[in-house]
Amino acid sequence: MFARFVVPTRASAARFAATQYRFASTKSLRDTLKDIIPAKQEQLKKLKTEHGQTVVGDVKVENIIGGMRGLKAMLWDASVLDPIEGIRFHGLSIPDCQKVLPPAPGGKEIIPESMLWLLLTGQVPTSEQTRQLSRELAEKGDLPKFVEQLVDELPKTLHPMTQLGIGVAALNHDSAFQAAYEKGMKKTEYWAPTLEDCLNLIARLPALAARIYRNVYKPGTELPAINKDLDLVGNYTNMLGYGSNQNLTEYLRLYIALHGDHEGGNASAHTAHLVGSTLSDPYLSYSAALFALAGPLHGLANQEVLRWQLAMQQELGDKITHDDIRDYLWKTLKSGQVVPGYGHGVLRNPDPRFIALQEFCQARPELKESPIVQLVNKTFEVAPDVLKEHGKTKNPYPNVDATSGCVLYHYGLTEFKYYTVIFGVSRALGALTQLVWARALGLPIERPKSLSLDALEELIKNQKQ
Ligand SMILES: CC(=O)SCCNC(=O)CCNC(=O)[C@H](O)C(C)(C)COP(=O)(O)OP(=O)(O)OC[C@H]1O[C@@H](n2cnc3c(N)ncnc32)[C@H](O)[C@@H]1OP(=O)(O)O
Ligand SMILES: O=C([O-])CC(=O)C(=O)O
Repeated sequence: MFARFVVPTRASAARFAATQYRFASTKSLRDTLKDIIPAKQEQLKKLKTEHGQTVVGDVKVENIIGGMRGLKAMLWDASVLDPIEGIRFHGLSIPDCQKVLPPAPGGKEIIPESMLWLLLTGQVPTSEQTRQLSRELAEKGDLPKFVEQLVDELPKTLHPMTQLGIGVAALNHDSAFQAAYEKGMKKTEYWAPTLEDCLNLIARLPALAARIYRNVYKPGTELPAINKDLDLVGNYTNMLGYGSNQNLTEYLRLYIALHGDHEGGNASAHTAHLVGSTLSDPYLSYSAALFALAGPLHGLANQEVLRWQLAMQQELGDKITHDDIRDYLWKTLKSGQVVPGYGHGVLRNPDPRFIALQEFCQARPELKESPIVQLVNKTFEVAPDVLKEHGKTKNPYPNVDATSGCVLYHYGLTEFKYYTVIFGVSRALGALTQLVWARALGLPIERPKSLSLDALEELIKNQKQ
């Protein structure tokens, strides 16, 4: 029902044809990376020497004062966002990934491990390689005692995202990168300890995130131990206390895989990249990224969507009509607030992640009938026209945050202030992948030039002369 919005082009089909056979060998993740890094280094060197002076765009005043929107100014290898088609991970669209990336044993959905392998290497892993990665992450997943104690001491009233950022920063106590740097490691060696830190962090995020959930919302309940035979999300859902719900587990696998990367310019990924470019270690870099994700115009919007939809439900009752929703949307807009879950800095079509998560709902009778899922859907049927009439937003369509929370809510995970933490478990996949590659490629410290208002006026005056 949503397919009409996605316009696959001939170029994109060709890209898939070219990439779909790039399956991984039987090598380990580290050996695969060792094999492919020299070719990428060569590609970068060639670009720098042969095309260093090639112009690929203009910088307009509107870019400088408009949040750098549209400016091509960052290298990010794992994914590229097309305004109409949405995200592609190394050339693979979401439906492509759903076809080729291995699921968990007994499951059907993409899992973060297979997405992580794809993001890091550009190759589709085998089931065996995915299992090995799951096992490695499970073996590394326990938190150091002092981090458990630190998180347990935080006030329960502190927002879960603040707690997550604090916990992730504290994990840098054991940073392999930092330790090797202090010993005088060479620049060419940076990527290897960065990778170890990134894998350790991804492994530990579920235990940290679940501990925060238990402390804040289920105090006094016991966290189960990590099961070495389970995948990352299987363990995460267990630790959250929802392990018996296979539908929720499958949903979280898909959710966390799909939210993993959204090219480099989004606020959280960009923050990790910026902080990492100073050679701050992956824990500190990702902690900073989480605080960008915690803003209501970015990741926190998924919390805001639930708050907004529930307030709508409370005000309008159970039998909400399209007209009721239309009026409620206008009320929100006229009061000067944004409609959470709608609009985007790049996308100009419904977000294919929104479509994939909605399709998950439409394929399951209990979700299809769920009042909150139906309300999200009904809002989608009305909101684009209202936003078009309102005339401000460049993209009147839903982004992923418009729908990601309603399934959690339906399955009983109703504490929506926690929802961005789940996003935070996910975004590590892409942000940390790029940190590994930034170090492998020897990318420099990020330092764009800024201008004062007066300097900008001066520049414009000089251009006109
Ligand atoms: C995972 C993610 O991060 S996806 C994004 C999640 N965020 C949200 O859903 C929050 C609601 N959406 C928004 O605030 C915006 O659409 C953003 C932040 C996502 C993108 O911002 P921009 O690229 O600046 O959007 P755009 O260029 O369309 O903005 C133009 C105007 O439309 C407004 N606008 C954009 N989206 C909306 C919206 N959903 N509701 C009302 N007004 C909106 C902007 O506030 C801006 O108004 P202004 O001229 O008074 O400043
Ligand atoms: O791309 C963006 O700016 C925001 C977004 O959807 C994401 O980070 O997932």
